[in-house]
Amino acid sequence: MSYASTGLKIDGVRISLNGRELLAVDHLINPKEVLTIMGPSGSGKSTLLAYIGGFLDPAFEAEGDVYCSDMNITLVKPQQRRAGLLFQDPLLFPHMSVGGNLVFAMPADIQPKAERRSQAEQALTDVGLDGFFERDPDTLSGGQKARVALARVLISRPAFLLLDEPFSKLDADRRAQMRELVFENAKRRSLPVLLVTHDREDALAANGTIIEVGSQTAGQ
Ligand SMILES: Nc1ncnc2c1ncn2[C@@H]1O[C@H](COP(=O)(O)OP(=O)(O)OP(=O)(O)O)[C@@H](O)[C@H]1O
Repeated sequence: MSYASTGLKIDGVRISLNGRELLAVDHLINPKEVLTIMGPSGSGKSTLLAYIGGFLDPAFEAEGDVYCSDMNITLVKPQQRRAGLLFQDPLLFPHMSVGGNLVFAMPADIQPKAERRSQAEQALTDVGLDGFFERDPDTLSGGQKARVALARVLISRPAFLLLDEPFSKLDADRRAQMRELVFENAKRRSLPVLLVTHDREDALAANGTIIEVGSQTAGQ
């Protein structure tokens, strides 16, 4: 089932802070494509993701629209935008099992309980974590936690992915594996992906369009 038939359109988006423009982006990300925004610290990359995800801090001024599958979502509540977010930190709920983290993120229409469990188990298998359902997140390695975070995002049936430096805390081997897993899964689900990163290798691995923003630290 595809929720992103015509992609994610960033239509004339400009974000400023204290009257000074931080960044401007105008781009259509088609399903299966990755747009990478590269730029130094402070150039507004995370702020752009916050605008698209619907959680921009009111300290910023923003204009422009965001469309998902031709629907203008600029004013839609964050929880209804169907954004799949992955950050530098996996942010797993520590008081739930790995499987509990996934089941919590699932759309409510997946029923009954046994079906929820079975889909969560399959999602874990898809990211190479077969048999991890009952595990305590605190007992996992950084790379394993990152995989759980990916499985949790995918199981929430996002319409697009917003990735904020999701590979930066992983060592080189795990980083390469995780990149492959993320981009492969996004393609398989026909998702448009917006990635922000400092890392040129991340940008090249994404194999899509790269936009460079802010040649110097902005906001100072
Ligand atoms: N809530 C806020 N209120 C005011 N200024 C903010 C707020 N959040 C961030 N900023 C400033 O806005 C600018 C852009 O921040 P942002 O986090 O988007 O940059 P970034 O490119 O993602 O940086 P990094 O790569 O370090 O994460 C920075 O100068 C930052 O100090």
